[in-house]
Amino acid sequence: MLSLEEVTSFLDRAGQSHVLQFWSELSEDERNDFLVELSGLDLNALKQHCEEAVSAAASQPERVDPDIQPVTEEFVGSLLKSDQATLVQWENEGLLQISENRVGVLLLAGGQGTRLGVPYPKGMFDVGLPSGKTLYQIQSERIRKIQNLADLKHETKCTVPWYIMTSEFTLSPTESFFKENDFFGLDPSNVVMFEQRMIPAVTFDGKVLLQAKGKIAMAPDGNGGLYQALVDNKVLEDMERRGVEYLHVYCVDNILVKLADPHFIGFCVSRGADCGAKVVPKASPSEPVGVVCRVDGVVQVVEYSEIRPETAERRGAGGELVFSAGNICNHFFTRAFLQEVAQEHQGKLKQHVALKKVPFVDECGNHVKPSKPNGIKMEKFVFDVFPFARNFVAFEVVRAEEFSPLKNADGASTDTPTTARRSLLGQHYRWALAAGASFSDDHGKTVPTRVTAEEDPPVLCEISPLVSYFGEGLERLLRGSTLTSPFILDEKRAKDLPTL
Ligand SMILES: CC(=O)N[C@H]1[C@@H](OP(=O)(O)O)O[C@H](CO)[C@@H](O)[C@@H]1O
Repeated sequence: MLSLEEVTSFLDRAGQSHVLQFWSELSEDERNDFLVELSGLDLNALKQHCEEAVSAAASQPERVDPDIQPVTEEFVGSLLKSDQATLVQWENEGLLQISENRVGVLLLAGGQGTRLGVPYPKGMFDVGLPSGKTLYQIQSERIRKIQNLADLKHETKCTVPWYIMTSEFTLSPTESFFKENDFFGLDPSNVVMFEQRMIPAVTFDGKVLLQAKGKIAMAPDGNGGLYQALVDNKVLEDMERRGVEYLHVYCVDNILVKLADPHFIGFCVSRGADCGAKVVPKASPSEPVGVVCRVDGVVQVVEYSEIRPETAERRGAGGELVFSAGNICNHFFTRAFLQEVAQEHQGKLKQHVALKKVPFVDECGNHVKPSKPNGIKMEKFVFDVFPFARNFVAFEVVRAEEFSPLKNADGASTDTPTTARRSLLGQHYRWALAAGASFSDDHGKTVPTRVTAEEDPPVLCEISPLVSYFGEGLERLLRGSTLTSPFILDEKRAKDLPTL
């Protein structure tokens, strides 16, 4: 830990001496905590960080899209447009790689969930399913099931290690939650949690904001902080030790995420890709998703906050959106590619600017909750490594099956707990129907089938991921059966059902 004198001198040189302005008012403990926090900062880089934040924010308003083009067909594989034989081939390839312990999953879970408005990590959110499962539990069970499917096919006992990137905000609640829940049946040694870095929020005139008299306002360095965090925490070494060659990276909020999806892995591996991204056709020009496109000939994602509305609204001859390849934050990377990024490109990642309302302590010591943005937060984006790929591929998937993110609190029009719950239960209802089941009401009358994305399904049907990963294996359990709502198919119930 640095001494007060050392910190004072660094801060002076960085033009940030106000940081210690309330020092005399702090208790012994607060002083100690503050010195620990300040010693953990890269004080040499602080000046540069503050200056860069100011100049990046100043050049913000002028949004000029450079030469931006849609991705061309040769980069894209599609679940919908491919024939059955190809799908089976990809699935087999994916399951083979999983069975040989060559596949890991990595969760981006460092965010604060500000839009959702909960004070705990998003993964701990319960969207109100009949089972009460949280996002973390659903994801854990999908990992267990995909291991199991690969094992059954190849007579193995494989492991899909789960790397979870957290931040100062989410690490300890996430750790406790997993411990309290016995890691949802996973082996704790295969769940590797690590922390991304935090960086200070800065005012428009380049001063570090204080969150309290003895605490700097810090924010995670964006999901692109992943690459620094992989280095800091020796995650690539862990992957190497386990023989993991392929990584499926995803963000925490998508209730339909298919972890270690064998189709996606199989597609990327058979195309010899080093980097890949799942996409869905954008629902509307203003949908808050990034678009996979080419800028100056190079594949990358342009984020929704950075694309010009006129560009987002451009349509082709048939009325279709020109920039329609919506990024669902499901990425594929080879370990070799990540190694290269970590060694050669990591420091070059672009810094994106977000202007945020950051609660702070003003120079008179008052706590202020600003009503308009007062702070600059700098973030890196996980997809900004795509331009470094030698062989990038996009993989188009079906929205209703794979993308329903939880971003906002109920009351908003999209991406809420209600829409997430509806998407999952709608999917399970469709799976039950496709397996040959029907539903009757309390009077024995058949409930008419109704499948729409806009409304709740007419019955409650929830299928545990431990019973089915993507609808497989249900026919022998449900064909010809008449079910009543709520129908909750967990492992125990599946065992008790007569198989056909
Ligand atoms: C930096 C980053 O990864 N942004 C992603 C991510 O957005 P957030 O709004 O940051 O959650 O998830 C979106 C999909 O839910 C995706 O479209 C977007 O590009």
